[in-house]
This record gives sequence, C-alpha cells and structure tokens, in this order.
Amino acid sequence: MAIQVTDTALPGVKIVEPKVFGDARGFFFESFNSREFDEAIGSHVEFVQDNHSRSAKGVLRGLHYQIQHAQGKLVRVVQGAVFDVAVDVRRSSPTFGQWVGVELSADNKRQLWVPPGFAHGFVVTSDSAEFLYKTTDYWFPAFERSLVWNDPAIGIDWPIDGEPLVAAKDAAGKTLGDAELFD
Ligand SMILES: Cc1cn([C@H]2C[C@H](O)[C@@H](COP(=O)(O)OP(=O)(O)O[C@H]3O[C@@H](C)C(=O)[C@@H](O)[C@H]3O)O2)c(=O)[nH]c1=O
Repeated sequence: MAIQVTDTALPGVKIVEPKVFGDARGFFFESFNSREFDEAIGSHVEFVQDNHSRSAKGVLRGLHYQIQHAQGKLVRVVQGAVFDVAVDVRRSSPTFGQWVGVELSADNKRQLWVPPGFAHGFVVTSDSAEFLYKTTDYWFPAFERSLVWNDPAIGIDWPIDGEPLVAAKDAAGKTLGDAELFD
C-alpha cells in the first residue's frame, strides 16, 4: 500500500499520507489511486470533479456543504499551508456538531478525506496557498450552504490572529442552530 490512512477524532474523516519517492531530480508520489483509496476507506468512492483554488494568507473559505447531492471531498495543498477543518453536520450522528482540524501543506503532502455529511473549510496560514480537491458529486449552488466559521456552538480553534478574509456569503453563514441540514 503506497498510502497510509489514519483515523481522526471524527469517525469517517481520515488523513491520507502518500508514499513519497525522493531522488536527485525531486520527488514523485501517486496523488490519487482509486484502488488503494477504496481499500483504505473500505468502500468504493467515485469522484466526478476536481477543483483548484488559490488564496492569500488569512483567507478563510467555508464552512461549506450541500443539503442535497452531499459531496465527499479529498483535499490537499500543493503550495503553502492551510488549517483544514471538517464539521459533522449530520443531525442524527453521535458526533453531530464536532470538528477536526489538520494542517495540510505542500511540504507534508497530507490529504484529508471529508466524507459526505460534513461541512468543510480552511484558513490559509502561509503567505498564499493553492488548494486542490476531488469531489464525489457536482456543485449545486442551489443546495450549497455556509455555516459561519466562528459559531461558538462549534468552537473551532482557528490558528489565526485577528479576523480572516471571508466571502460575503460566508460572512453571512448560519450558525449550527439556525442552519438547514440534511437529516
Ligand atoms: C465550488 C464551485 C464554485 N464555482 C464558482 C462559483 C464562484 O463564481 C466561484 C467561487 O466559488 P466559491 O466562492 O463558492 O468558492 P470557495 O469558497 O472556494 O468554495 C469551496 O470552498 C471549500 C471550503 C469547499 O469545501 C468547496 O467545496 C467549495 O465550496 O467559483 C464553480 O464554478 N464550481 C464549483 O464547484
């Protein structure tokens, strides 16, 4: 197995670490291998979309989820570093409202598997960061929702000084108590 998969405090959310082959030329690694990923996760996961964003230091994107066509996301950073967060937004889940955060960087090459049913967001901790992710369903703007990043009921310990730069839609995100969830 060329990937090492580690559980997080939230069942279902997993850290994926590829085996990196370094030599005099640089490095090589398999950034995604469907057979190995499925084996590690324990079920077949089909990805349909790849996304790429770039953000400046202090930018916070999220916390996003879709109330229908829930997306699983396999996320990573190819330049810079972020603090990446998943929040369980499945009302019926024993870990509803709980969050996990992991540093993802171009250096550590860690990926985070955020299954369907979790809100996802990140803040950029380096001067800038390029963020890549695969999703298991398409983007449906009508079903997209934002949870506000600083909801005290969730209590995410973002590693930032001061206020992050957020999109207007995210500044207007809902608290968990007011949010429309999907079960
Ligand atoms: C998410 C998305 C956005 N867009 C467009 C809409 C908009 O004009 C522009 C920027 O969109 P946003 O502001 O929603 O981008 P962003 O805030 O980066 O949205 C992303 O945030 C992270 C945290 C996630 O988890 C992702 O699933 C996604 O929701 O890109 C697409 O065309 N396809 C997509 O799949």
